[in-house]
Amino acid sequence: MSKVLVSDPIDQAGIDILSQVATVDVKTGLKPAELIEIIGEYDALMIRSGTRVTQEIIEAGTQLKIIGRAGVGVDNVDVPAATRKGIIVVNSPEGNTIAAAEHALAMILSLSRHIPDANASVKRGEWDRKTFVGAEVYKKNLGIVGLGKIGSHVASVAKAMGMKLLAYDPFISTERAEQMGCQLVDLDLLFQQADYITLHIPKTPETTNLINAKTLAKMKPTARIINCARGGIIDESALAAAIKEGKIGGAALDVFDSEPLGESELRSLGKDIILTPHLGASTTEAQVNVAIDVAEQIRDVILGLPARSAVNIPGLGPDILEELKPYMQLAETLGNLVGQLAGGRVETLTVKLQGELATNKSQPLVVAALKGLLYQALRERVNYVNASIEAKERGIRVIETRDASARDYAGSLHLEATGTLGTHSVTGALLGDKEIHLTDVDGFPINVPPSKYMLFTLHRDMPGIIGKLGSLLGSFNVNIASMQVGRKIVRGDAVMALSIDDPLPDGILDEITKVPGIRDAYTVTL
Ligand SMILES: NC(=O)c1ccc[n+]([C@@H]2O[C@H](COP(=O)([O-])OP(=O)(O)OC[C@H]3O[C@@H](n4cnc5c(N)ncnc54)[C@H](O)[C@@H]3O)[C@@H](O)[C@H]2O)c1
Ligand SMILES: O=C(O)[C@H](O)COP(=O)(O)O
Repeated sequence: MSKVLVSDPIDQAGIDILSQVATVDVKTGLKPAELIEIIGEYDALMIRSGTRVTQEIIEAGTQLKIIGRAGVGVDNVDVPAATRKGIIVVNSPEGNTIAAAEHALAMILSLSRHIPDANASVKRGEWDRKTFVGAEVYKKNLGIVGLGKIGSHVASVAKAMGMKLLAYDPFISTERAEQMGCQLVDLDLLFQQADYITLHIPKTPETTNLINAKTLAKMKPTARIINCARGGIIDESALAAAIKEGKIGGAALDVFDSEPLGESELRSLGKDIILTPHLGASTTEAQVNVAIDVAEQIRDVILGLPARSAVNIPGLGPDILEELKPYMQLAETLGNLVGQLAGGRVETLTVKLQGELATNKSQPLVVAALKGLLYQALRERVNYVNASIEAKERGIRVIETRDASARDYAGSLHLEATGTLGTHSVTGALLGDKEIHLTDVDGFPINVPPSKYMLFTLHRDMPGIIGKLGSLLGSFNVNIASMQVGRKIVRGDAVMALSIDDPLPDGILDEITKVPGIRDAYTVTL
C-alpha cells in the first residue's frame, strides 16, 4: 500500500480521502533534518505553507511521486528540483480564494475602525471613545494591485461597500477590469490616488519590494496598505519608517518576509498597524476545500490517473505528450519570448502550426504557447491544465491557424502577439528533432538557439552599428556569447539577436536606443 506523509495541519476531510488508497501518517512540526530522515518511506507528501520542501528533502524522497500543497502558493516548494526528479507538484488554486479575499476586506475595515486596539482597550477595562475615531470606506479609492482570483473578489465586495476601484494588473485587459467595476490605471497613479492599497499578486522578482521607500513617498499621508498576498512584496523597514513618520496612514499585514515573524519594529507601531499570523486561508470552509482538492489529486496520482492542477507536469495523455514533448518546449519558449517582446498586456495571440504540426493532434502546442506567454504574469501557477482558462479570464483572444504547406522545416511554429504596445512575432523549429532554434523575429529571418538572457534590436542595416553596440555593451561589462543579424534587404531594416551571459544592467536599454540607427531594443529572460 502507498504511504502519504501529511506534515502540516490539514482538514480531516483530506485525510479520509487519502486513507481510501494509502496509509496516512500525520506528523506536523517536523524539523528539516527529521523530515529528511523519514521522507524516503513515502510516495506522497501533503503540506501547507509551514513545511519548506527544499532540494535536499526532494533528493531524500526517493519514492516520492507527488507533493500536494493544500493551498495556492508553492513558493515553499523547490518546484524545479521536483520537476527534475519527475515528482508532480499540485496545489489548490481556488480553494481558499474567498477566505483570503475576506481576510483582506476584514483588514480594510479593522484598520479603518481600529477594531483590534479598541477591543483590547475595552478588555483592559477602559472606555475610550476618542482615541479610536475611525474613517469610512464609502466613496474612498481602493487600489487593487493584482486583479486575479482574490483581487477580483475583493473588487466585487468593495464595490458593494461603495468604494471606487482602481486596479493595476499589466496582464488583465481593460474590458475585463471594467466588467469588475475597476478602472485600470498605472501603478504610479494608483499609489497617488488610493486611500487603501491592497496587494493580490504573487511574489516574483518584479514584485519583490514593490512597496519601498520610493513608492511609499508617492502615497497619500492617509493611505493604508493591506498585504494578504506574500511577504517580501513590502520592504518592512521602509513601511515601519513611513508609518512612524506619518508618511502613510497605516498598514495591515498577514504575511511577512520571514515567517513566523521574529523581532520586528512592526510590532511597536500601535493602532496604525494590524498584524495577523498568515491567517488568510484559515477558515473552516477554505481548509475543507483545499484538503479535499489536493487529497483527491494525490489519490488520483497514486491510482495512476492525471492530476488536474499540476503546476509542473502537463495534464495530458502520456502518449500524445511523449510525441509532442520537444515541440511543447518550443511552444512554451516562443510564447514566453513573444510575450516579453510585446511587453505589457497582450490582447491577441495567433498561433500558426506549420508543416507536420498542422494537425489536430498538435492542439496542446497552443496551450503550451499560452503557458509560456502567461509565465511572466503567473509564474509557476500557470500550467498546461489552466493556461487556456487563465488566458480567457485575462481577455486574451487566441487565434489558431494551420499551414501544412509550409516546408522550411519538418514542423515549425509561428506566434504573433498583439498588445497595447504593438505587435511582435517569432517563429521557431527543432533542429535534429530536439534543439530549439529561433528562425524568424518580427519577420526577419535568423537562426539562433534561444538562451537565458537575450537582447533584440530593431535597427537600420548600416556600417558600424554592430561595433557601436558591442562597445556600449562592453562599457557596461556585458559579455556577448553570440550575435546574429537578420535582414530582408541590404541597408534596410534589420533585427539583431544577441545572447548575453548576464541580465542587462538597469538603464542600458535607453542607452542602446540612443545609438544612431537603432530604433528599438528588447531584453528577454527565458
Ligand atoms: N494570506 C494568505 O493566506 C493567502 C491565501 C491565498 C493566496 N495568497 C496569495 O495571494 C496572492 C494572489 O493569489 P490569487 O489566487 O489571486 O492569484 P492569481 O494568480 O489568481 O492572481 C494574481 C494576479 O496578479 C497579477 N500579477 C502578476 N504580476 C503582477 C505585477 N507585477 N503587477 C501587478 N499584477 C501582477 C496576475 O496577472 C494575476 O492576475 C498570491 O501571492 C497567493 O500566494 C495568500
Ligand atoms: O498560498 C496560500 O494558499 C496561502 O498562503 C495559505 O497558506 P496556509 O495554507 O499555510 O494557510
